[in-house]
Amino acid sequence: MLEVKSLSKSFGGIHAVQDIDFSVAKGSIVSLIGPNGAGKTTCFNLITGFYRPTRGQVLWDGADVTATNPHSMARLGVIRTFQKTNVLRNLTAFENVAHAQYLKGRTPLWRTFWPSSETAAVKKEISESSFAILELMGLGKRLHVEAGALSCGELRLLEVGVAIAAKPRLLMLDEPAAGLNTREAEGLAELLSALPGKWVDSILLVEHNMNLIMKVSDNIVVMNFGKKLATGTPAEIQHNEQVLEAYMGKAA
Ligand SMILES: Nc1ncnc2c1ncn2[C@@H]1O[C@H](COP(=O)(O)OP(=O)(O)OP(=O)(O)O)[C@@H](O)[C@H]1O
Repeated sequence: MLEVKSLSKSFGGIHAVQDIDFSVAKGSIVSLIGPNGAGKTTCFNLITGFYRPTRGQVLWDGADVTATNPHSMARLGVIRTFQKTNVLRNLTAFENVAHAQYLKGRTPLWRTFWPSSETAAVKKEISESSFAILELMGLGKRLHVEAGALSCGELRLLEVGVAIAAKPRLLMLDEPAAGLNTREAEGLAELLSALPGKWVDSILLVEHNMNLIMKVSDNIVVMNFGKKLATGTPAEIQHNEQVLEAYMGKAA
């Protein structure tokens, strides 16, 4: 579904991403890992069109979508989250998820005053799917709580819910387990594993929580200093000497 070829980005003299190649197949979860500053978020920004690559290509269903703007990438089905929360804190959990489906329910302004049966049907559909998504996230009992009053763990789940509400084909999550305790991270791992094939086609994940990564990933791409260090299954990556060295130093 997604393929990146020789993807590279330099900021002046900083080579943040250098010649990165990897692909995400339909139905899979691929994780991008690496120490701080390895270039993972820059990769996300290149794929989703927030940055224009210095060199290289992004292919989506075989078509060249390099440097396509984020809005158009979202319309193609590539939906991402950010490291910093992007939910609307003054809206309830339900309103956040419903709001994220606005593309589906977009109608002309005059329809607000003279709603048709079609408008009512779309509204009903959005409402039902918002309930279903919040239930899936385990937030069924927190529907009417303002996002700003949710716990850190609940907020992270709501962010994933908001991204799912936009009906992604590829869901790109940037550190969804940041700030979660062990139990919450385990819950998130179970949830993510259940998404491909039902709610999304595939997931591309940037995460530092190794337990979660090893549990959910079909394939892992390891980056270090902007370059691809290794790629493989969780079992292969866990035993890769170069990877252990990058994370824990030569003594490892
Ligand atoms: N807009 C920018 N301007 C200049 N340098 C940048 C910019 N964005 C990223 N960098 C640099 O590029 C390198 C890679 O950063 P990036 O945020 O992609 O790493 P990361 O692997 O996501 O790190 P982390 O795990 O800490 O989030 C870093 O040296 C960073 O300082």
